[in-house]
Amino acid sequence: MFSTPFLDLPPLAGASGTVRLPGSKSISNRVLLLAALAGGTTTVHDLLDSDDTRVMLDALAALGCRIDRAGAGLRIEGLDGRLRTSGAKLFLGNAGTAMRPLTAALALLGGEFELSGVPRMHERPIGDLVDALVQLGCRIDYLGNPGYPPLAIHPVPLDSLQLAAPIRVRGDVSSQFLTALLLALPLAAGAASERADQASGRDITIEVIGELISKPYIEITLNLLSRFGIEVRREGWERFVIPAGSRYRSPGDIHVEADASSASYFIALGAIARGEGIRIEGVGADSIQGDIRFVEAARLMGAHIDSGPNWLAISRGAWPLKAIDLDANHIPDAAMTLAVMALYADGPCLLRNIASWRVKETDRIDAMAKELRKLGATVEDGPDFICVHPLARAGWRAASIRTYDDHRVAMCFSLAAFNPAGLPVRILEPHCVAKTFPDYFETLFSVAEAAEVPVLCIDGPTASGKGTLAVAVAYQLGYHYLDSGTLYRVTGLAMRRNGLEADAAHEMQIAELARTLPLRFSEGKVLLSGEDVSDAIRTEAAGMDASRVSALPAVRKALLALQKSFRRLPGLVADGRDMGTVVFPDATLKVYLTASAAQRAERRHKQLISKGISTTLDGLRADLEARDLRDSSRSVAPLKPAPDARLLDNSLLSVEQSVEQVLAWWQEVQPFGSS
Ligand SMILES: O=C(O)C1=C[C@@H](OP(=O)(O)O)[C@@H](O)[C@H](O)C1
Ligand SMILES: C=C(OP(=O)(O)O)C(=O)O
Repeated sequence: MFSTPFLDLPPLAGASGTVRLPGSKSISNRVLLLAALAGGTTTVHDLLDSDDTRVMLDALAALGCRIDRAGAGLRIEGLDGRLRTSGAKLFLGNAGTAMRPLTAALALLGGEFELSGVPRMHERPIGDLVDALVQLGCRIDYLGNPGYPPLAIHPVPLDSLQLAAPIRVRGDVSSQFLTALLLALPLAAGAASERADQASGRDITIEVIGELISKPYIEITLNLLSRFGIEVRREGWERFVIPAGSRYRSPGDIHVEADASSASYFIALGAIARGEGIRIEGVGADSIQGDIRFVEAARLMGAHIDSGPNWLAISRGAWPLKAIDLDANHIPDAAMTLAVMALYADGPCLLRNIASWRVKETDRIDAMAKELRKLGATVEDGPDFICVHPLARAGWRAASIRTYDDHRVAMCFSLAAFNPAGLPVRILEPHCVAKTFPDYFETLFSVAEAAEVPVLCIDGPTASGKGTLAVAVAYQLGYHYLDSGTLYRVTGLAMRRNGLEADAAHEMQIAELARTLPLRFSEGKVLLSGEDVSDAIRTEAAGMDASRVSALPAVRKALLALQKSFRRLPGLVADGRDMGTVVFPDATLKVYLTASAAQRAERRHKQLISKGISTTLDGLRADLEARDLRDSSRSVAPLKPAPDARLLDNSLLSVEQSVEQVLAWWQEVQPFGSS
C-alpha cells in the first residue's frame, strides 16, 4: 500500500495482463457477521483483508468470537446467538457494512454497546434503521447527533420484542438498513420458535417504506442468508418474510468472490487503454454481486467484454467511448468509475438516480464534480445526478486530486492518467484505498504501461550521503529505489568469492557474473543467492572492490540492463555515480550531491565507529580523495555531474533539509498546480 502524502501517476499509455482482485467487501462483512451469529465453525476463504473487514473482525473478536487462521482461510467459531461478553465499545471506522448490520445484531443480542466510527461515519445516516429497531422494542440512544452514530445500545429481552406486526423500514437512503434487519432478525425468529409459550411459529415480516435503492445489495444479503440456512421470502421489493423457526446454519466452508466494484476500475482500464486487454480473475458472469452489472454499462460505452463464470476479459472497443445516459441506482459504487470514463466519451454522460452518493464516504456527487473540473472537465450536478462532458486533448489540465478519504475517488481518478494530453495525475492521500483495496495501485502498476516512467537521479561521490537522501526521497514519493552502488559492491563480492581479480584479464568473467547475479533486495536487505550480504558489502574493502569492478567497461555494460530494469511504475529514485549521465540520461530530475572531503570523511568515520570498526579520520579522508580521483578520471562514465544536474552541497545541511530541497526541486519540474 502507498502511505505517501501523494502519489504521482505518470501519463499512462497502455495496459495488458491479468489481475486477481481481492475479495468482495459486501460479501466478506456479511459472511463474517453470519458466521459469528451462527452456531458451529465457519471457514472463510479468500476473505477481503482491508480496513472495512478489519473493523468487523475486531468487533466480532470483542464480542467473544474465536477467530483463527486456518491455512489461507479464517476459521470463525460462531456465538450461536449467545453473546460471550456483557458489552463493549466498538470502533467501526467508516464501514457501513459493519456499522449498520452490527447495530441491528447487537440490539437483538443483548448487552451494553457503544458503536462509533471516524468523523465521517458520524455524518452518515442511521436513523431509519434505529427507528425500525426502536419500533420493535430495542433500546438505542444517540450519543451525538440524532439520526447518526455514535450509538449506545442497551439490552432488552428477546421475548419483549414486538414481532407480530410488520417491521417498517425506509429503503430510500441506504439499502444497508434493510440488509441489517434481514441479517439480524433471524436471531429473533430462532428465539421465538424456541419458546413454546408464545410467538412460536410466527413469521417476521419487514416492510420497506419508500422506493428501495441499491436493490442488488439486498440480493447479496438474501443469497448469503440462504447459504446460512435462512430462506427469506421476498414479495417484490416491499415485503420480506423471515420464516418462523429460522436458524442460522453454518455452511462449514464458504468462499468469497473477488470484489465486483473493485473490478470496475480494471474493466474501465481495459476499455480505455491500448494493449492486449485485461483479464480479471475471481469474479465473472456468475457473480452474486450487483456491481457485476457494471459490465453492461461498460459495454454500452463500447468496451469489448468476454466473460466466464469467474473471469472477465476486457479490451478496447469503440474509441472514443460512447456517451451514455444511465439510471445508475443499481450500481452506486461502480458508477463513480463511469464518471471518469465519461472524460473519454464522444458526448456528455449522464448518471441519474444517484442521490445516495451524497451520504457515502464523502458527498460523492460534490467530490466527483469538483475533482473532474480540476482536470478541465465541464460538469453539471444536482441533488441526484451528475453529467460529465468529455475532454478534448487541449482541454486537459494536470491536477492534484483530493480524495476526501474516499477509496473510490482515489481509485477511479487513476484512470485520468490515460489522458491524451500526456499529463500526470497526482492522487492525494492514496492510502484511503485501504478501505477496500489496499494494493489497488500496486495492482494497477502490474498491468499499466507508461510512455515514460519518471526517474529521479542522485549522483555524487562516496560518503556524500546520497544513499540516505535517495531512500528518504523514494519513501516520500512512493517510488522504487535503486542503489546502483550496491550492484557494483555485490559484483565485487561475487568476484572475490570466485577468486577473481578486478583486472582486464578477468573482465569478461566478472561481466558474466554481473549479468547473472542472483541478487534480491528484500526489506532493506541485500540477498545474494538467498544469503544476507548487506554487511559484507559495506566494508571499506568491498567499497574498493566495487570501485575497481565499476571501472571495467564490460561489467558496466552487463549491469546497465539490470539497472534500467528497476525503472518501473510509479517511478524510480536511483542513486549512484552515473545515474544521470549514463543509465538514465532522460531522467526527470538529476541531482548531483557533494560535500567537502573533510565533511564526508567525518560522516564515514562516525558511521564506522558506530559499527565498532576503528579507523582514523586522516586515513579515511585520504582514501576518499583517492577514490574521488579514480572515479572522476576513469575512461568509462567518469564521476561528474550531468550538464543538466542540480548541484546540492549538503556539507552544512541536515538530511531533512536535503530531502526537502530535492522534493522542492521535484515539485518544480511537475506540472501540478496547488490542490
Ligand atoms: O450492502 C452493501 O454491502 C452496500 C450497499 C451500498 O450502500 P447503499 O445501500 O447505502 O447504497 C453500497 O454503496 C455499499 O458500498 C455496500
Ligand atoms: C459506500 C461504500 O461503503 P460502505 O460499505 O461504508 O457504505 C463503498 O464502499 O463505496
